[in-house]
Amino acid sequence: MISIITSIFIILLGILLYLIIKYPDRSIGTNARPDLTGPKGLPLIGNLFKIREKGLTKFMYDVLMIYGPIATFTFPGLGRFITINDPESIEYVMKTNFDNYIKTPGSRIRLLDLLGDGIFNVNGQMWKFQRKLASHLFYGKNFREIICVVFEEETKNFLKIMEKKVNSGEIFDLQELFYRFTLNSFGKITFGLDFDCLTNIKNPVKFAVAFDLAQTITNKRVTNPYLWRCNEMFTDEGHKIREACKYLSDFAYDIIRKRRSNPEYLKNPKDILNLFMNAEYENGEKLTDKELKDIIINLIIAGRDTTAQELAWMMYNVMVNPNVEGKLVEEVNSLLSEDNPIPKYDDIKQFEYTQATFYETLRLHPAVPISIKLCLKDDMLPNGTPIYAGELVNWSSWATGRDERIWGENAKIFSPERFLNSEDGLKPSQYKFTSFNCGPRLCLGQNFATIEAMTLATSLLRIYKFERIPGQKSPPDFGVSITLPMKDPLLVKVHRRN
Ligand code: HEM
Repeated sequence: MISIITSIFIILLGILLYLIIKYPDRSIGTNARPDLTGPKGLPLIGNLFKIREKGLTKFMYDVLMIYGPIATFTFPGLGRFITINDPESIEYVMKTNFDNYIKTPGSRIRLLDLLGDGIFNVNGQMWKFQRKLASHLFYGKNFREIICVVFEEETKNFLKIMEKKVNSGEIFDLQELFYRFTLNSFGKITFGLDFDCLTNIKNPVKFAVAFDLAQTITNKRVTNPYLWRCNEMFTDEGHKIREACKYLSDFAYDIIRKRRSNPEYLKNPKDILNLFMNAEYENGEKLTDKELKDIIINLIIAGRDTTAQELAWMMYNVMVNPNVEGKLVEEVNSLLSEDNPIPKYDDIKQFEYTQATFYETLRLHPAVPISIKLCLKDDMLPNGTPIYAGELVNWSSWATGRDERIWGENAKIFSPERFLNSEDGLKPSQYKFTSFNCGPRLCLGQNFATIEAMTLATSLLRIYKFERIPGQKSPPDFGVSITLPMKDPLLVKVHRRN
């Protein structure tokens, strides 16, 4: 007689066999798409192993190179992805039929502890409100005055550190100093606070420690989309992320409450928090403390790591491309001097080669390497490819930046000239140059980040030459993260230029 256990085992085996036959090359729950090409997956788990082995960014690059811009693959728990690695499809999804493609609810939950209902993590009406309010503030005169004063102060502090490093001759991590620069700038610009990141470079900054911890664990959630809950339940990471997010929230709430109790303070637009506290929705309502806290934390996330990482990639590219360095130095020497060592807002536009170098860095090392959107209703791309409700469309700026079909034969070469010699110049199409996103959700900080990076880079390059310590990987690997940090420190020595 067959025992109950054996019967259960046979039934489970039957179910498994049925599922393997139903999903022979794709992850469980996904529909077949025989009309599309793409890397063949394994039964039930689709392309899980390859994506885990290579990382999604490099996996997407391989898919683009082998199968072309429109292809498909599956990932268990997330579903079917349709890649749209061409400007026409990206424009369609990000602009033409914008309302049909939203940020995925799953990713919203994973980011909720850190981002709350801030602009990055919301769709629909909530996003529209915040976007309208923020964009109006981001381009105002007040904003420009606030940021430029801070960039100048922080650049001065950075130059002082460089002077010490020249004298000591020590080897240091340039990327880590750029994180300190952008965080300190952000602390001042958003809260009017000096975190002392650049005046006390040996000391850890409590806000930065909590912030890094919350971001590291959030990254793990993103890269481990279904087991993160278990991980946080059985390790101390759940507790750690809650504590870190609470610290950040309390920090922001404390400042907001102090300001509310001192209305005089709000009369002067000294920082971004002030601008938001004074701002009103169309119906005349002001933002609540929770809304203010979420906006501020989102802005710090948006602006700190991205710009610091781009500065690190830019300096790496300058160090390994002496011809680019030569042209940059020529440009900064023609526009800056000992009496005028740091560019002002209105002068920045004149540094065309520097801006082209920054954009070329963004093209090959985009701080947000991958974008994913969920399709709400059945739809069709301009080239006739159907997209069904529930499927995910995604593209990778890292992959398209290296695609010869888009950027020409020298796509993989670092060449700032491409932005100066082309018709579009320093205003490339958003759907081709996607590093700042595109369409109605175009990055609000594009101008901010460009000015910040150029202020520091031009001031540094006029006086100092960086030497990359031999023995480091070239190009450096990037770390697994929502953004694109260099995986290892960027070890350099700094010298005074003759
Ligand atoms: C080089 C630096 C930067 C890069 C490469 C960059 C890139 C991006 C990208 C790709 C997005 C879209 C993200 C998504 O929705 O998935 C984005 C959105 C955004 N960025 Fe940036 N960013 C940079 C710096 C900044 C800075 C400095 C700020 C603020 C001061 C900022 C503010 C924002 C905001 C508010 C959004 C949300 C826009 C929306 O959803 O409507 N960014 N950025």
